[in-house]
Amino acid sequence: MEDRMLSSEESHEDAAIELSLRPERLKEYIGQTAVKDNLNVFIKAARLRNEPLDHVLLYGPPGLGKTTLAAIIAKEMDVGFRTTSGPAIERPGDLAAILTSLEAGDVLFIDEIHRLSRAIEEILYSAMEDFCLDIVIGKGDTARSVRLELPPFTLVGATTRAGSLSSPLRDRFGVMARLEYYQESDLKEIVKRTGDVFGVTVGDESAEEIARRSRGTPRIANRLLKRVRDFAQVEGMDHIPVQTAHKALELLQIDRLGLDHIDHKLLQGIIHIYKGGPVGLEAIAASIGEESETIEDVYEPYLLQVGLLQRTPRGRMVTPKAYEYFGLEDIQRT
Ligand SMILES: Nc1ncnc2c1ncn2[C@@H]1O[C@H](COP(=O)(O)OP(=O)(O)OP(=O)(O)O)[C@@H](O)[C@H]1O
Repeated sequence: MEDRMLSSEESHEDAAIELSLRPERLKEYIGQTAVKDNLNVFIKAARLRNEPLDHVLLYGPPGLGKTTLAAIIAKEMDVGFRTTSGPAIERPGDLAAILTSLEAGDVLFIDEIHRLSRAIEEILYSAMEDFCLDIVIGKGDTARSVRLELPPFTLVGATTRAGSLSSPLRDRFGVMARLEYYQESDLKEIVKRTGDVFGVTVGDESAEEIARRSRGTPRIANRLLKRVRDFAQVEGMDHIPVQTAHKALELLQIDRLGLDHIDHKLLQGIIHIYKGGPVGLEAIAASIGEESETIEDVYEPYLLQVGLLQRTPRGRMVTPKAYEYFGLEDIQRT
């Protein structure tokens, strides 16, 4: 069994309990204080003016709660919430159908917005700016352009790669919010909250153990808690003893920094095959049999954050800390 704790996809099991786990209000959303404080002001001001909130771009690594935050924005604005994703909008007609079915003030959430095609992006520009849609009806000589008025709405876009957005699209977001990896204390609170939803008591020490190994990411924290809960349940416990948490995380091969076997393969691959780097992303991806996009979006950001990996103009390099982490200082010296 290969249970990928870091997958950026949600599993079916996640989807089923997802709704009950999601905080619904800004004040229940743990951590991300700067983003929350700003949004709080923008939402209050828009409500005072009786206007829809300006378009919002949420960016940052997967699993940090962008979808949750988008739903909270709709709830706080007291408007409808519609969701779709970049890859799901294939043709201009798909986007037109969504936009024309919105009610005034609605929040439209587009996940993975960097994956919209150029043609679709161009339709979005006028929709975002003037709340209208220019569509071409008919073909050849009889083709004519028709302008449709749209209800005012708020677009909330989410992306792991703000840099991949074209600048005309980026410029149309009035609010840009970068979500950061969570502090351990925030993750601990999230784990305890999730435990409450599951009806299982998670003591301080167990919650800390899980938080420490969740690489700053609530989605991973919740997933780890679910697996640890399985171990506790099989042992007939209605709470999670710290020894069980510890043992379960060892068996799941999540190490003390939250790294899994793919992180290990990645770092050790650079050390052993490429003498520590620099090495290009494609070359590492090929040598460890992973997609380069997955490495770049899911694995690498955390390894950079904890200082085990470095990006240089000539490629990726492991840091001296990485050699130390694996006890490979001898190799580094040779
Ligand atoms: N700040 C938070 N406070 C409490 N729970 C959170 C917070 N952020 C995320 N969660 C919980 O963590 C889980 C993962 O979050 P979610 O599914 O929203 O991530 P996501 O928004 O899909 O990730 P992404 O950032 O990739 O869009 C959800 O169950 C959500 O309820």
